[in-house]
Amino acid sequence: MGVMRVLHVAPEAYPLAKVGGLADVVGALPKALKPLGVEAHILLPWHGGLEARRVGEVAFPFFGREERAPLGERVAGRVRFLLLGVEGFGRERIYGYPDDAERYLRFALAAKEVARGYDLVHAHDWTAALLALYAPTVYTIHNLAHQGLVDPGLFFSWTGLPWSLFHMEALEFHGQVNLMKGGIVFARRVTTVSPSYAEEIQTPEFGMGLDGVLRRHAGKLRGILNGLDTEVFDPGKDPHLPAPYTREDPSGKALAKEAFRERTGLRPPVLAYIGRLDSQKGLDLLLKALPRLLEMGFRLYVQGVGDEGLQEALRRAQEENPEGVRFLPAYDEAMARLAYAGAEAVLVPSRFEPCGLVQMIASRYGTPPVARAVGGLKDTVEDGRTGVLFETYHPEGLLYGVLRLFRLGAEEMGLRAMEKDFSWEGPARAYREVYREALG
Ligand SMILES: Nc1ncnc2c1ncn2[C@@H]1O[C@H](COP(=O)(O)OP(=O)(O)O[C@H]2O[C@H](CO)[C@@H](O)[C@H](O)[C@H]2O)[C@@H](O)[C@H]1O
Repeated sequence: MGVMRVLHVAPEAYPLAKVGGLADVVGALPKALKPLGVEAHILLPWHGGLEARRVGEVAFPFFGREERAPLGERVAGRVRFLLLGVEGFGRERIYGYPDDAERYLRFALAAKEVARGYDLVHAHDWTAALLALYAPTVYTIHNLAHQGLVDPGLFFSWTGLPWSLFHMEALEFHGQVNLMKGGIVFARRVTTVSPSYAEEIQTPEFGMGLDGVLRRHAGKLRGILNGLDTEVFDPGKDPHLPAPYTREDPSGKALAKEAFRERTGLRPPVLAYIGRLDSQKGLDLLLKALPRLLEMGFRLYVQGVGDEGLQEALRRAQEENPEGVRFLPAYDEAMARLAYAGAEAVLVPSRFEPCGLVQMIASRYGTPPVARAVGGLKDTVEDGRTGVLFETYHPEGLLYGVLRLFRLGAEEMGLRAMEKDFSWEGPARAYREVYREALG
């Protein structure tokens, strides 16, 4: 077989646009596929502020009329990015607007035209799921919590698709169109980002209403653990750290701890949370456990943006405990790296976690995670060896996990965690296999 050409379609990809882990994955996978004979490009919406060279224009039907969108091109991190300037983008944020469904449907309808030049589409999450109805597609579920629900009247007039698709075994979901469901039903293969999550989402507890659909399509569902871009996340040459360090010579880590302490004003031992502020992530547990953690002498560093209520609660926690809590309500790559390197432990108390990159990044930087035993966290943290897992979704569970980590030796576990192989090599091979199945 010659070179396989794959078009990744996603809302975000590192380094051009990032809100969370989805961007890391989409940005890294194409690089890992290249040596395996897969030429992968990334198609994103042309978000505000993104600079690119205009290389053409794409015509596509929307709401019964032909629309046109500029197509941009840019190479970043050795990957070819294509940008589609459909109406509704060019704004500051990637999501979170009332017309997100309409914007991303436009994007998908234009993307299907770009996809004609490729053997296969690899569509990521609900915003790209519609591609599965038009092109040979591998569909990846990064998070079942965001499904993309659309009013059927609007959906069928915008897309021009036939109403015959509005039934339980296709797009219909409790009276609405569910794009995620469409991706699952119509893609040739469906993957999700860890083996454990692939099992969990087939149960009512984690299936978010789609477990039945996923069970019916289980034959084409695969769980492939995410990798880490080991070039991007490398304490051995991270420009954001005061000094490089490695497993063999971890002495630079002490300087990172000192710099982190200076920047935050927090005395060790510091527990860090880095990530989106979302009910998925278990910040309610963390807030409930906080008084006891502070009593025991721990300090807390939280960095993230998202839910207003959580932001407010964290701001209050900082006000009430100026010595013990530091909250940075910002997306800040440099500060995140310093925290991964400089904290004594990283907390990932998620309610559910498809894969989770935070615990992998922390491990690579020699900082042990305390994580809940769900999804990809279970598949990446070796309990009692490279970090600690706790079962019960309760503040006591988290407290017990933190205490266990420090009793068993946080520092040693951190060093052991650095040895773990989170590279993309294995996962990229697994994706190539799935691509072959999809085309076979
Ligand atoms: N304020 C901030 N400043 C700097 N960096 C920040 C930040 N907030 C978040 N990040 C970064 O965003 C990424 C978070 O990735 P995760 O995979 O842990 O979670 P997320 O829920 O976003 O991803 C979803 O998709 C991924 C990819 O499949 C799955 O691993 C995961 O389980 C699923 O929920 C990390 O690189 C983290 O450092």
